[in-house]
Amino acid sequence: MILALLNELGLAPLTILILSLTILWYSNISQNEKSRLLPGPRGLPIVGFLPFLRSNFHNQLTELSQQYGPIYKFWLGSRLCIVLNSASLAKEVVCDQDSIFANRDSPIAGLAATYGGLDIVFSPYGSYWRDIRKLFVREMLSNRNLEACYSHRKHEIRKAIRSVHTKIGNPVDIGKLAFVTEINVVISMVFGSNFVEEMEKHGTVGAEFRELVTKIPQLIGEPNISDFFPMLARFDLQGIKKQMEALLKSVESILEPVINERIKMLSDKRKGEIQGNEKKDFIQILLELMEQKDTGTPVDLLKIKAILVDIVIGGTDTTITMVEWVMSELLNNPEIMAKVQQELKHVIGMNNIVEESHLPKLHYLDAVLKETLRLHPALPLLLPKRPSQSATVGGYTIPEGTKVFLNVYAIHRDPQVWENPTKFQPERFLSQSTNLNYTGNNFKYLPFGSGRRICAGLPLAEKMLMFVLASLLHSFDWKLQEGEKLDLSEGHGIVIKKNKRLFAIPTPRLPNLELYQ
Ligand code: HEM
Repeated sequence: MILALLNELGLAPLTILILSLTILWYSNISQNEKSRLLPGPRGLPIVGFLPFLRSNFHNQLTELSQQYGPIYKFWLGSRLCIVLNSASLAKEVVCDQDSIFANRDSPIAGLAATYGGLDIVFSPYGSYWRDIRKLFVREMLSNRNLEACYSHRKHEIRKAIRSVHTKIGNPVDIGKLAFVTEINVVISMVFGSNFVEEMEKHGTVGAEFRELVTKIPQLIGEPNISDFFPMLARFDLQGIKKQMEALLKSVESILEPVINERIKMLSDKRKGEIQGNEKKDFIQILLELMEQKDTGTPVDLLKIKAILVDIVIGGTDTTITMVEWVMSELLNNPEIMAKVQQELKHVIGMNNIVEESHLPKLHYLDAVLKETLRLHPALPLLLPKRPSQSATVGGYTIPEGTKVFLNVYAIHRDPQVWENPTKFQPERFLSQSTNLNYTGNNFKYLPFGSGRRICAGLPLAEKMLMFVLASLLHSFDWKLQEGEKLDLSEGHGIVIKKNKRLFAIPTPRLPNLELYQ
């Protein structure tokens, strides 16, 4: 009767929706009661903590840890979220119970960007993920392949140095410079070196592509009602899925012609017989696997495109973000910049250019990079996890399907494990006894994550960052524009960039003009 009346008023669908949400909320509450009660901020009925979310989410979660302790919970819509803020809790999750927590809590926007999670980042933990990750790490990023691609990295970095040399005395957009260099390296590793020149000729690696590389992770980090109320997902109320599908189309319009061209080239070459020990680019490795029917997970074009999205979008945005942060911290700490340059002078010499063989000897620059990744981890909450079964962490039950945030930002600034945690102090990474590296074995330092889902691009990321930074800092002195104050505030999203882009003025440091050619 009441429903009929509401129906007449056109309100029945709304009423049914509110009723369902209320039932769901109560059933979730009772599920939570079954586990031991965790502390945490109280939200509102149905929507939970959603109305109180701030755009600088990682800062907010870190502030809440000061109030509620190393493990706390809140609700975002119908999803129970648990935040872990200490090194010892991190160990319980990424080491002791890694197989349960290796599952991802993939946002709808992330799935939309990767054809439903056909990539490495967003695919659920299981045999498909294992196969494609193995393929990526062992075949594409193998030591042999990385060594073979050294010429691409050197070529692009020299191009960057030449380009900066034409702007002596003028402000250089550091993020843009890092973007062009990184994307060109990635494209040449993926498609072969000729394609960078081809794409540059057609202007495809320009501003539009850069915008896509930034926008996709930004949209993935955007709070989405569909993720918090899965039953509403099909309405896509904020239009985030639709926006992502449009962005993916733009990426496809850039990548697809190159993939097709590459397929054609490979088949032409095959007709003329491939030479024995030729260096393989990523697309060649993937296309060859596509032809092999006996691999564990058959590779097809959609999977290839999904993996390329990880490499081209995921790998680029994180790396350029870190180049900007390191340069900002050095401009903010001129005495540390001077020490880096002193080391470069000593290891490389003023009549020489940086080669990758120098990098393992640059211990101080390495410490600067590590310290920057401590204070400004590109992904401060890593990527949320979703336990595949109920588990106990810190003495509390975490039900299956909870959204679990590992708050690396809070762990990296925890005064109980770091002395003067907010101070930029690279020396803390020079002591042999601390053994702080990127492998995620010391749970107080996890800029690339840890365990099974640790960053799959780590060897390339480390090489690229050290090579770019060493080259920029060896070839030039850098300063801010006259009267400008450095802004170190953070942006928001899944990858935390600087809020304001960094512009810095170069002057040549090396005596010989030929070293800039
Ligand atoms: C400074 C640069 C980078 C940083 C800070 C970084 C950081 C991260 C982090 C924190 C994760 C999530 C780990 C976790 O959930 O525990 C991740 C995952 C991943 N990263 Fe990176 N990354 C960087 C560069 C790259 C590059 C250059 C590539 C590829 C060329 C790459 C490919 C991946 C992939 C494929 C995953 C997913 C791994 C999986 O789910 O199994 N990353 N990265």
